[in-house]
Amino acid sequence: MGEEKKVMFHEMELDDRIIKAVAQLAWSEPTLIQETAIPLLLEGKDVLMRARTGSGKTAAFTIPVIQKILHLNNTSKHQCIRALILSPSKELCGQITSVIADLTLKCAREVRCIDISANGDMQTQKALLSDKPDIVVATPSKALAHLKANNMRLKDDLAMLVVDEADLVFSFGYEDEIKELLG
Ligand SMILES: Nc1ncnc2c1ncn2[C@@H]1O[C@H](COP(=O)(O)OP(=O)(O)OP(=O)(O)O)[C@@H](O)[C@H]1O
Repeated sequence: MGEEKKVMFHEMELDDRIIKAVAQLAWSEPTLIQETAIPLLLEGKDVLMRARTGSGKTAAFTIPVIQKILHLNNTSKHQCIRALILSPSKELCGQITSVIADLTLKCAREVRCIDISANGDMQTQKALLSDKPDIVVATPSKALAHLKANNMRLKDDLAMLVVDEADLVFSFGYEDEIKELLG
């Protein structure tokens, strides 16, 4: 019985700039959750990921988000928010944003990400949102506040939604807010 061959990052049909950033991080091969989830997400499947802490889940969802944005921006000049990443706390939003910064090292101009949870008051955040970054990282309450204030519109353009630590987000009672976000 032969072991199944591991799919490497360069075999996943990812943009060269992502492959270079991954190499710069010295990640020699994908973790199990990355190897499993990235191809499914690139196919456009809805995926529910569950793996222990430290297994590389953050890159498992951010790599496909970045890949899709590079592709969409190649095919359309329309500047809009294409991905919304929700996470339960400011700290976790910061960690996700920092992983995205590492992975977009070679394409920071093409894939713009803002963490609205980290940036001052509603007015400052509104100004950042008016720039229509490709990726918005936020806590659910912040995202909802800006949607209600009409500071961002997602309905027509949003291609990807990520709910990080979904069990925690839902246990905090954000379920209705997320339904409202999508509604
Ligand atoms: N393919 C890889 N090769 C080597 N290191 C990696 C790889 N992918 C991620 N890492 C590193 O592993 C660590 C844990 O990754 P990450 O924070 O994404 O895990 P996680 O599963 O999201 O954890 P948590 O459940 O705490 O959010 C990070 O330091 C990250 O840089």
